[in-house]
Amino acid sequence: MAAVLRRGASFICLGSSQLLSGGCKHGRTCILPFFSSNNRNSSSSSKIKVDLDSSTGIAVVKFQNPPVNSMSLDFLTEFVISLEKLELDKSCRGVILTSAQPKIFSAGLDILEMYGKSPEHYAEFWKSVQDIWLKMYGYRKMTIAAINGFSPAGGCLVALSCDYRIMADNPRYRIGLNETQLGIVAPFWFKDTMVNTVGHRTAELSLQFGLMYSPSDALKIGLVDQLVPEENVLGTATETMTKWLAIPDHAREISKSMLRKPTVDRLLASRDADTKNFVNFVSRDSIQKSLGLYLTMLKERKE
Ligand SMILES: CCCCC/C=C/C(=O)SCCNC(=O)CCNC(=O)[C@H](O)C(C)(C)COP(=O)(O)OP(=O)(O)OC[C@H]1O[C@@H](n2cnc3c(N)ncnc32)[C@H](O)[C@@H]1OP(=O)(O)O
Repeated sequence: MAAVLRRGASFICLGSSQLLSGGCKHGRTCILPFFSSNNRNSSSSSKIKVDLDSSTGIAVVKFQNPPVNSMSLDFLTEFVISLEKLELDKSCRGVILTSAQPKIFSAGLDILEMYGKSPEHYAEFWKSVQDIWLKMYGYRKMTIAAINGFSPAGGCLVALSCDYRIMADNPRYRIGLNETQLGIVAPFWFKDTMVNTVGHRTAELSLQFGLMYSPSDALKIGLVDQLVPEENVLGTATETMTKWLAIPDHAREISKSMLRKPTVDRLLASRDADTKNFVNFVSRDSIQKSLGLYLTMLKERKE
């Protein structure tokens, strides 16, 4: 898997497992054109839109994978490349993640990537899920999730991996790690991220029941930090980011690393075993059956 990024006349070619080493494999490609005007740089791949204002140092990364921003392999690849590029860009100091889709931040991992595919495919997909979490949880720059809609499972994980979470105060929305409701199990690093945010006891209840919280309940347990009217989510995220950016970058970055590195290191020490575990688990007939039933339920709900 590879992606080609274009900035002005220069091209960068990245493979998902080689994002940090800068190596290049050939295969599937996606092009991220860069447009510049005044202090703004915009780039858009098919599923991720990036808008960087170099006068403020704030980048807005928008998910645009209709209908529900499910995190497919292609989505995750484009997402991690966009974050990698912003992390290397000295004019960027903070990143806001939000959705271009109305009412949905992200429906989580694309279930179709875990259903009816080969073990090799499951392994490739899972490595890309690990890649995005490792990139986000250990991200050097400040990150804010501007949660403007539903955010189950993988969508919740992405929000949890940010430094601060602002959610639209719409009582219809839900956020949480609902994996058990699909008959699957959130891996230890999803669990660690949740425990680090809401504490052990709340995580016990939350993960076992696969609880999905309303915005007000999510605020009560500390799953999100702030609720604002829907139309103010991005504006408040930008104002909040500006306040955080008053802190010297190196001091904030070292403090973040001190708190998060042990959690990141746990996955780094067992990536291959974690991948094997996922492939074995998801390949089981009983798990495939659960996922198949869940997909059918999603479809039938509409009828
Ligand atoms: C084994 C190790 C575990 C790994 C950890 C797993 C993490 C995960 O993230 S698993 C995914 C969990 N996600 C969910 O449970 C969300 C399921 N989706 C929904 O609840 C809803 O779709 C919604 C609330 C996000 C949006 O509702 P609505 O606006 O009514 O849209 P629809 O339900 O009609 O969905 C439209 C379309 O999209 C398909 N779809 C929805 N979610 C997913 C998904 N996560 N993956 C793949 N496809 C998804 C849905 O089936 C519809 O498809 P069509 O019928 O073909 O239009």
